[in-house]
Amino acid sequence: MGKGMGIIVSKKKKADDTAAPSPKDKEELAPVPKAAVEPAAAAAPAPPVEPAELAAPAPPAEPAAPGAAAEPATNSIPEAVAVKDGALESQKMSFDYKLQPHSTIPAPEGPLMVCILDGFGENEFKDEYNAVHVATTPTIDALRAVPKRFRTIKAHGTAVGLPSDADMGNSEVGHNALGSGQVVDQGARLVDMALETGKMFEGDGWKLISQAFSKHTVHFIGLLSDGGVHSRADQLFGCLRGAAARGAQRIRCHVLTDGRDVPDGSSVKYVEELEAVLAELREKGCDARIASGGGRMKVTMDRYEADWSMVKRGWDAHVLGKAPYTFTDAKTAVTTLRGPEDATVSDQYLDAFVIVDEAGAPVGTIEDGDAVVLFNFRADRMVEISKAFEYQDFTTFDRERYPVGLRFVGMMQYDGDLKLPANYLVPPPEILHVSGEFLVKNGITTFACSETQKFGHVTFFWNGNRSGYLDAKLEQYLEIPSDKIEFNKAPDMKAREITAASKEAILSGKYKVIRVNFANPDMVGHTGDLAATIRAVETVDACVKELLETVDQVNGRWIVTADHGNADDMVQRDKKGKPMKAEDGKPLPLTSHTLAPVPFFIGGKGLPDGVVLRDDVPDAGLANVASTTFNLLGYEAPGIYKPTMVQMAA
Ligand SMILES: O=C(O)[C@H](O)COP(=O)(O)O
Ligand SMILES: [Mn+2]
Ligand SMILES: [Mn+2]
Repeated sequence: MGKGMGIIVSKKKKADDTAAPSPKDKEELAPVPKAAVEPAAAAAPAPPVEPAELAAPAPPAEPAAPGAAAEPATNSIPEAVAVKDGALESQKMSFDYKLQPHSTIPAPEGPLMVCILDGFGENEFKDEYNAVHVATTPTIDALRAVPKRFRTIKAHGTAVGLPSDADMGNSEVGHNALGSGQVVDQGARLVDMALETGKMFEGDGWKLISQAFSKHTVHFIGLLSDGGVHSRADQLFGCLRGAAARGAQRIRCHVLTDGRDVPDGSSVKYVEELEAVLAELREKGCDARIASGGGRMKVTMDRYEADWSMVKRGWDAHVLGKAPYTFTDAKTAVTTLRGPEDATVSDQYLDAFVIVDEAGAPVGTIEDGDAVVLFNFRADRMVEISKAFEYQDFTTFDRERYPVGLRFVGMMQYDGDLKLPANYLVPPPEILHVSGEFLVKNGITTFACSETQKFGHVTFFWNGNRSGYLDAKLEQYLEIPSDKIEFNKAPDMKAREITAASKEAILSGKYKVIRVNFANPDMVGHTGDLAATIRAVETVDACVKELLETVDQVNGRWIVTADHGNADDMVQRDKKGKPMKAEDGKPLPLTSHTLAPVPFFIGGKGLPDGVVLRDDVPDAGLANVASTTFNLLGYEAPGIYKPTMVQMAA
């Protein structure tokens, strides 16, 4: 399989402000006139690092090829990857994974396909801005018309472990719920609780960074918005205030502008809010400033190794103080880089910038002995930059300078298997007994496929944030390399290649479960380009048709669903739902996910007529999918999972 098709098996590899007063013994810092702090801070050189500190534990070496698989010449099943977490392992060992045959639903002759249409919601607004509604989708339309085999399910808010029902869903929490059958408190909520209870400031991660408070700089790097998908500005502010109140003398923020989980153009507002908090800290005697930044899709926040050059640009700006643009303040940086109104660069794609003093020197490079906090809680877009900070022998790009004795922490541990990073502020959610574990422990084979941008979604997130195979003898994960462009320019993305590879897997007879994610409605939806998103939805509809026909050829069954909304609303709306327009009369694009529920379809030639959706689980959400999956495979669902949505009609 795969030869000549351009597909690969993934080989995921694995200045001291001496002039500033320092009331160290006080919980609250004494107010200091702003003017007294700033000039001194800007001119201050980095403090020398004590030899004793430099002898602090060396960062670990980069492990050899962690993650999924070694790359063989053909797509043969790669070597297993050990899961090393002892605590987790012992819980699993004592857990009974044996699946029991379903009392009324027989096992299928062919495979079960679970197809995720990423970012494809069923939105109440069915107008010209709903790309799902406007697109010509004969396949999905036909599925919607089948009685008792179509419904919608919840994909946002508390149904997927987010703090409130005002939180839109996202791929991480969505795939976690789909793959684990359970709802767990997710990162956003765990960080909220750690701040509310003060536990944030008592943990080992905080203790580590606090070593830098009196003589070094504490750097905060992350996504500056209140999107709640990767980070939240209020959580950053809580950490900043917490650090200053506990004696941090010098703080630098390195901000990645959003415009993807929040409206484009909002970066200016978030920079202003952050500047207000930093001014408040300066009033209290802490030398606090923004030091560098750039757009999230251009700087630092790459994922799944799609484009390491993004991470290199981030390293250069945050650590070395090198970027194509320099400014003396962040608001000017963001407004200037966005450009004129008629040719605006999106917040997502702003070039890297560095803030400099009057003499042109960067105000906040990362130096020996400093502390660095990645303040995003979500993992996928923090793993690569974490490796650059954590691994002493990192070679993926030339770091030029690697600060010695760094105190480096993540808001969370982003990869529990790699223990990356080793130090973190808040323990991540523990997602145990995921559906993949039941499958492999019962000898059931799986093929999982997507393109790079969503590859970790159908593997890492699906498996409860675990990298690599659960059992490489029984699983095959296939990654189709994504294009490295803005996806509205190629809205078909790699859907056809994913389809071709999945069809081959379905027909091969080697796999009982086929798991596929189509990235298009989400990735193109994030560009805010309505026409391209309509095209993306139509492409996916055509691909789904091919896959369903292929499953039918082998008497299989299928589930088609989604992880959250996105393409289903492409315009910002007022409180009444009315589309909002810019001054020039053009609609204001919506680049983010939506709160919409998602469709859930079952079917297939191999599905007995009597198997229908229940009508007594009206509140079902993504976490109810896993039980349903087991039933469609002919097994009773694990008791710890949310209830199934199917039954055999009497
Ligand atoms: O990281 C992203 O691309 C967005 O913030 C969220 O999109 P996803 O949750 O669909 O990946
Ligand atoms: Mn998604
Ligand atoms: Mn998305």
